[in-house]
Amino acid sequence: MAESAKASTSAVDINLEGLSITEGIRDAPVCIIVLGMAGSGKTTFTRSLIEHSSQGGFNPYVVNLDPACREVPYAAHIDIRDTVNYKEVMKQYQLGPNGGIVTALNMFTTKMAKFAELVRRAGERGHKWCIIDTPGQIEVFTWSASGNIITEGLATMFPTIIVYVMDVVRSACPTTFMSNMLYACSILYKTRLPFLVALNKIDLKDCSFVQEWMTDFEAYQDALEQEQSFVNNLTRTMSLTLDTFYENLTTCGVSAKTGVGFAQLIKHLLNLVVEYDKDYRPVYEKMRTERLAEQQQPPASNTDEAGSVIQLGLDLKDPTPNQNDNSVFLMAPGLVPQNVEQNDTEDMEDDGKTDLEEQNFQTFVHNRMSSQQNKRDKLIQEQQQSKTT
Ligand SMILES: Nc1nc2c(ncn2[C@@H]2O[C@H](COP(=O)(O)OP(=O)(O)OP(=O)(O)O)[C@@H](O)[C@H]2O)c(=O)[nH]1
Repeated sequence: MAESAKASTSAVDINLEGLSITEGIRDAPVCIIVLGMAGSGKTTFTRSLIEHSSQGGFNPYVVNLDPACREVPYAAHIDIRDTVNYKEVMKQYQLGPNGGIVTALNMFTTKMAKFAELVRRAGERGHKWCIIDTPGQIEVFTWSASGNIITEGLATMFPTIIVYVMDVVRSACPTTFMSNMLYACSILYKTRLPFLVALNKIDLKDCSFVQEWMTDFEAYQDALEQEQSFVNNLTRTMSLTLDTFYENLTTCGVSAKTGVGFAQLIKHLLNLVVEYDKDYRPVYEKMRTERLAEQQQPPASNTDEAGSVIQLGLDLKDPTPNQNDNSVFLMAPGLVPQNVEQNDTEDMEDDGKTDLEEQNFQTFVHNRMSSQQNKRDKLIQEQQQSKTT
C-alpha cells in the first residue's frame, strides 16, 4: 500500500520510456494472474500463494484488481481501490454493481502504462513474482476489454501465467465440473498463456475424482450416467471435445485455507515459466513486433476515408415539416424529397405507385375509422336501450 501511495505522488516522475515495447520481454517479475468463479477462493488462494512464495524466496509483488472487495487479507503493493472508488463510480454514472466494477476496471486500465512501469520497477528491485488477484465476477475480467488489455499488456512485457482457481466441492457434480472446464478452456484459448488449474478446497474434498475425470473418459461417463439431467447428452458430447484441452492442462490440488499442496503448486509454476519461455515468448515477441510496426505506420491521410464528424449527444432537432405532406409518413418530413424531376419517367412511375399506395392506405384508414365509429355508436345505443328497459 505504502508503495502504491508513493507511486501516485511521484506519478510525474515515472519514466514511461522504460516501458518501451522495443525492449522485449523481461525475465522478471513473472506475472501470475489469479482467476476463478465467484467464491472459488481466489483471494484466500492469493494470500496463501504470497506466503508460500515469500518463503520460497520469490519476494512477490502483490496487486489487487478487485474494486468491490471490502478487505483483502494481504498487503497489496498496488490496490485498484486506491485509484478508483467503485461506489462513487456507481453513483456518478448511475450504474449497478457489475457496471460499476467494469467501469472501475476500465478507469484503472487507462493507467496501464503506469501500472506496468511499477511492475517493471518491482522486478528491478528484486521482486521475482507479481501476483494479481482479480474481481469476484470472473467475466468482468475475462470478457472485458480492460481485462484483455491488462493480460495482453503484461504478457508482452513479462512472463505471464494464468492460474484458474476451481472449487472442488462445487465441481463434484459432473455437469458443474464440465461448465467450469469449459470456462477454463475458453480462457486458455483466449489468452494463449501457460495455464494451471488449482483445484482448491481439498481440505473439504479430495480432488482425485477431478483428475480421474480428466484422464479417464469412461470414469467421467460413469459419473454422468448416475446423474439424471437433461444436459447429460450435451455434456457427454462436450467431454469428448475437451479431451485435447485436458492434455495441455496442468492441475494441482491445494487448500488455500490450510496451505496443503502449495509446495507442489510452486514447482508447477516454475515449470510453466520454462514453458512460457519455450512456447509462448516467441508468440508474444511476434505480437510485440507487430504492434511496434503498427505504431510506426503513419495515420491514414486519405480524406475520403477519414469520414465526417458527427455531433455526439442527444442534440436532435425536429425535421422541417413537409408542406405537401398529409401527416401520414414513414420518412422524417425533412428527408422527403421536395423537388422531383418531372421528366424522369422512372420517378414518375414510382410516383404513380406511391400515389396509389397512398390512396389505398387512406381508404384503409377511412374504412377502419368508420367501422370503429359504427361500433362505438352501436355500443352507445345498446347502453341506452338497457337503461330504458
Ligand atoms: N475450507 C476451505 N475454504 C476455503 C478455501 N479457500 C477459500 N475458502 C473459503 O471460501 C470462501 C470464498 O473465498 P474467497 O477467497 O473470498 O473467494 P473469492 O473467489 O476471492 O471470492 P470473490 O472474490 O468474492 O468471488 C471463503 O469463505 C473462504 O474462507 C479452502 O481451501 N478451504
